[in-house]
Amino acid sequence: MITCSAPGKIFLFGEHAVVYGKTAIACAIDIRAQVSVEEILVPAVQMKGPGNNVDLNPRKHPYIYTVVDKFRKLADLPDDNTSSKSGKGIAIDIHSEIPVGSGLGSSAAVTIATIKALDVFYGTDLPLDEIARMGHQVELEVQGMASPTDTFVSTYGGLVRIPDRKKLDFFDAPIVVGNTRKFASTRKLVSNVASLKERHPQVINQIMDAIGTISEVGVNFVCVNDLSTVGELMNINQGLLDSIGVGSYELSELVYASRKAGALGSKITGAGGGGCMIALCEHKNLSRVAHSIKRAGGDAFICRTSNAGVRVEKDK
Ligand SMILES: Nc1ncnc2c1ncn2[C@@H]1O[C@H](COP(=O)(O)OP(=O)(O)OP(=O)(O)O)[C@@H](O)[C@H]1O
Ligand SMILES: C[C@@](O)(CCO)CC(=O)[O-]
Ligand SMILES: [Mg+2]
Repeated sequence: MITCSAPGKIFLFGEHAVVYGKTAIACAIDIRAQVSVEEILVPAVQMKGPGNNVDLNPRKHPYIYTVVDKFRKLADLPDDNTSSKSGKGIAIDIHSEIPVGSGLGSSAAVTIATIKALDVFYGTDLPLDEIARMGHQVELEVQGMASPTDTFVSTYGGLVRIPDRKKLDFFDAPIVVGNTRKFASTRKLVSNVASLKERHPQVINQIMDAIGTISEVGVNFVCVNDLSTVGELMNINQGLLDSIGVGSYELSELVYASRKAGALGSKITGAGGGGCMIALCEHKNLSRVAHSIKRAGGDAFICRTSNAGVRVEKDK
């Protein structure tokens, strides 16, 4: 069995605007998705999840099945359910610590971990930039629109700038994640923003430019670890995310509760509409901020930024 894992991510600045080529700064975090692949005798691709509930419905696993199709083509296999030339199949088992549909890059982490696991399984030996490129292609095909951010961060780990895909010096930041527990599909939110932009191009283009500028200015303060200025810019970014319709009542409650408890800055992370917000904190405030988020009705956990990208956990 081959097991690979890949990290989730947070956006310090720039989600949504990055879909239109503006600058964004994102960082991997220390929660991961783990994907195992093994050969089975039945000529099929089987999904197993927690509890080993075999779920064969491809529509429930669009990211995984798109990856499997790409490897079928790479390994020159027939276009049926077999996944090896000997006519055998594969079982894919996913265990993820990343809340789904929550802005923490669960889709990208599952996609990248699956690509790496199948890369080892088929012996294709893809370099990291090819894994990131394939992951981005998969998100594009499933979501319709997608920036390379989540898949790039999940592949390489650490702090990255998009669109130039530059890995920056590691940023060790104390972060509290607040989860509204409301699933929000990235595909749907990105498409809502696209419609808003079509209806009001002059207004929304300027907001996208302003978000990109926040990332460009913000990266200088990230690099010198000036957390209070980073927090201030995160708050401005949050206002602009609200203005493009990706906020929600619950997200705002968690954002304001965390600021009241002393967070240096707080904002939505990822697509918004539900899912998670992040609060940048001083170490001394971490548990106070986490408690305030819980009192405001959210789940809260303290996470660390992480420099670890995709990796093989087990290959035997
Ligand atoms: N553990 C998992 N098992 C199977 N599929 C998963 C898992 N985690 C995520 N996915 C897939 O990813 C989809 C959610 O991805 P989506 O892009 O909407 O949200 P996200 O990646 O959590 O947030 P964001 O893109 O804003 O960071 C799920 O509907 C499912 O298809
Ligand atoms: C909303 C978005 O900017 C971030 C999702 O994590 C979409 C993307 O970059 O593909
Ligand atoms: Mg996603």
